[in-house]
Amino acid sequence: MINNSADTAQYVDSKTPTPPVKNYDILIIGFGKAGKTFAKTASAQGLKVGVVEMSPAMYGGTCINIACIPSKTLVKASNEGLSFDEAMNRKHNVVSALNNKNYHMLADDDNIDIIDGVARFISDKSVEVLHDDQVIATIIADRIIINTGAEPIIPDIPGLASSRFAYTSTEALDLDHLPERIVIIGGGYIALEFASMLNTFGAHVTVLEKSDAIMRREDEDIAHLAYEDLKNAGIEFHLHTNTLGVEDLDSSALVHTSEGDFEADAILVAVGRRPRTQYLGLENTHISVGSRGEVIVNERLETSVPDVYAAGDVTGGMQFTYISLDDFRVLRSQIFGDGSRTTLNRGAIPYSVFITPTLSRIGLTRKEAQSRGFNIASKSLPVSSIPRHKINNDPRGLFTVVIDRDSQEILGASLYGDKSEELINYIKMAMDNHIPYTYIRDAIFTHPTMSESFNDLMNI
Ligand SMILES: Cc1cc2nc3c(=O)[nH]c(=O)nc-3n(C[C@H](O)[C@H](O)[C@H](O)COP(=O)(O)OP(=O)(O)OC[C@H]3O[C@@H](n4cnc5c(N)ncnc54)[C@H](O)[C@@H]3O)c2cc1C
Ligand SMILES: NC(=O)c1ccc[n+]([C@@H]2O[C@H](COP(=O)([O-])OP(=O)(O)OC[C@H]3O[C@@H](n4cnc5c(N)ncnc54)[C@H](O)[C@@H]3O)[C@@H](O)[C@H]2O)c1
Repeated sequence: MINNSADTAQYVDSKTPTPPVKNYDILIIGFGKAGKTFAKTASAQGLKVGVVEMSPAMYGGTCINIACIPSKTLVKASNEGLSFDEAMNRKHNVVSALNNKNYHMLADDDNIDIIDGVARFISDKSVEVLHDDQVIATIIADRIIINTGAEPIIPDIPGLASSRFAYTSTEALDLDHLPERIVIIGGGYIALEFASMLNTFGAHVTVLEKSDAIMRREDEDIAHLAYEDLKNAGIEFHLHTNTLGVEDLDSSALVHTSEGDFEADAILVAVGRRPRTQYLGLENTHISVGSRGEVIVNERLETSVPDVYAAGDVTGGMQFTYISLDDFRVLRSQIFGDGSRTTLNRGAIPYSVFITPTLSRIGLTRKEAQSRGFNIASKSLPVSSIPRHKINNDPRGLFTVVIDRDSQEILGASLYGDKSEELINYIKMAMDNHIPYTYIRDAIFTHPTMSESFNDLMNI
């Protein structure tokens, strides 16, 4: 059964009459990427910082405990040929080491207190902390940063939430054995990464996506190629498919859909994540909240209440750890710097979907660039033409770049192939620094590497 109550914490009404009052220069709600990084910076400035975190299992935040790090550890282990059990063991060791390291990074700092509990606003600038049904503290701070992340959306499908076989990604990362047949509802990042990884471990994976394509925003040729590769690897896709209900049988579940019934030993729900504000008590404040539950911020990450900021997934922007880290840079600039760094000047934003091989993207696709009226040229290079593919023994993939003939700058790149998660960052540097594509075309790269393919890719 899905437990979407954010790990172990309970949300309760406060009953305790006189909790102690604590004062901080900075209060950070949630041990996320932006928050923990900001806590260290503020401490180095001699400020007293409180960090409220609802679950010790989440010290260090989502990425290291239940997201990027464990999922990519499993992806890598699956590609190394480890068994599911061996991979889970490795993942467990990686996560517990990082959780412990993150805890000590803040807890061992004399200027920082970690306060275990659920934070809830009681007014614009004061917060109460609940632990085991008790209000353990009231906190008043000069500045407050909300960094509470996001949580899985559970669609309203009859029988799904109560099914003994349904899991969120958090729970799926803790499965005690590999399910023989797994049905994944959704066809986005989480779905594709889990599908690719669980299929490599040997599960039979069926993906049910309600729209008519996966990776719809990607370059068409590349999305098509990746889709075909995933299908050839053995993943079953059903697009344009509505999940109508879930029925638990004795030792499996029946997933009823518009395309028929699918029997599953496990169901992964991966239809998106929404900002986690539900339990923050924002109704007790003047902090504006958007229709998706996101804390509304401006480009300086200020909320509608002075000296209350929000950062990371909770703001409803792109959900990536490096965006939360960049939010930290914005906060540092606003609170300790000259205020010039905002969310408007973070440059092009790359991303990678960690299927195998990886699909990475930055900037505009050919179609997008054309529709915006650029005078474009583009080139595609199959990975099978890159010498390195022979060493990797993996010819899968295609690299595509789009350039602006007038400025000679790169407008975007879609890289599907081994190491694309690294390569895409070179393109960001070129784009942000207005380096013409001809520089990369004529630059020296080491051999035999995937990056040397940029000489040919940029030879437009
Ligand atoms: C399966 C999965 C894989 C992902 N893979 C990647 C990837 O490869 N690369 C990438 O860049 N991104 C990835 N992401 C997205 C990434 O994990 C998030 O964007 C990022 O972790 C968000 O960080 P944050 O700073 O917003 O807050 P988080 O790290 O989410 O921290 C929020 C913290 O606040 C705590 N909290 C919440 N409410 C309260 C409260 N009321 N009181 C006290 N504490 C509270 C939570 O327990 C949590 O620890 C992945 C996400 C998932 C789910
Ligand atoms: N590699 C990475 O950086 C990485 C990896 C995992 C997650 N993430 C982050 O986490 C966020 C959440 O990931 P996600 O995969 O849950 O969401 P997502 O928004 O990427 O994809 C959700 C998918 O589910 C589909 N969908 C929605 N309702 C459905 C339904 N009822 N039935 C079938 N399909 C349905 C949508 O059409 C969409 O394709 C991502 O937006 C991403 O930012 C990043």
